[in-house]
Amino acid sequence: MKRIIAPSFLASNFLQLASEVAMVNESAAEWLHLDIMDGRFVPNISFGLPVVEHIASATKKFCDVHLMIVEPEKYITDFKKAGADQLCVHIEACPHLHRVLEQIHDQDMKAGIAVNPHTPIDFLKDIIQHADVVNLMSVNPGFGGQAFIEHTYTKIKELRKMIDDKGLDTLIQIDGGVTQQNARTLFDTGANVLVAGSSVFKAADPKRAIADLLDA
Ligand SMILES: O=C(CO)[C@H](O)[C@H](O)COP(=O)(O)O
Repeated sequence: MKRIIAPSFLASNFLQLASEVAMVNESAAEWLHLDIMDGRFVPNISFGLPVVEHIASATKKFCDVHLMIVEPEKYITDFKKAGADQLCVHIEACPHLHRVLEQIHDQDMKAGIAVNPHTPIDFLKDIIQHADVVNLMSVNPGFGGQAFIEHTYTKIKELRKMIDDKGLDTLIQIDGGVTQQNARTLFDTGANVLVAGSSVFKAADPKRAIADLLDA
């Protein structure tokens, strides 16, 4: 099964973005994870389009953009222009989710659905076939450095069963509180993509930290 590490730049040193991107470029990570927060969908504001554009221009790796914003459909073409390869939108933020996923695909990007910790996996059953990835939030979105919510393991099992029963190849992404201690169990439970902020960028040797997550 596919295994990918996606370092989350929310935990990076914004004064040293060029060297942080260079570190990820030289690492075993396949994806870069960029968290966009609007102070409305989540109680925090992170960074926006110009920062995504600069990061994307400094890497050949896959730019995975997680939109923790209301009305994400308004910004799809802007993020495409900024260099995003994938946009993940929240099921809780999209009353017309099917349409939004289509709009993302129409812009030649991969489309993902992000799911808050309290949202049941069952809510995905009539839409999952339109998503390339499901981002299971394992913390309440808005802040890095939070503790992993253990109930996520149950949700991974339910989602893995749904994907396998339907014969899909949708990736399962886990976002929040991922560490070198829980990475192996997450992969073994059925996850494909681990988003890791603090456990990479706050590590003494971030490249080693990425390799350790991948080989957990
Ligand atoms: O989406 C996020 C927060 O909303 C971050 O990507 C996530 O929290 C990763 O950070 P950490 O690994 O430090 O928990």
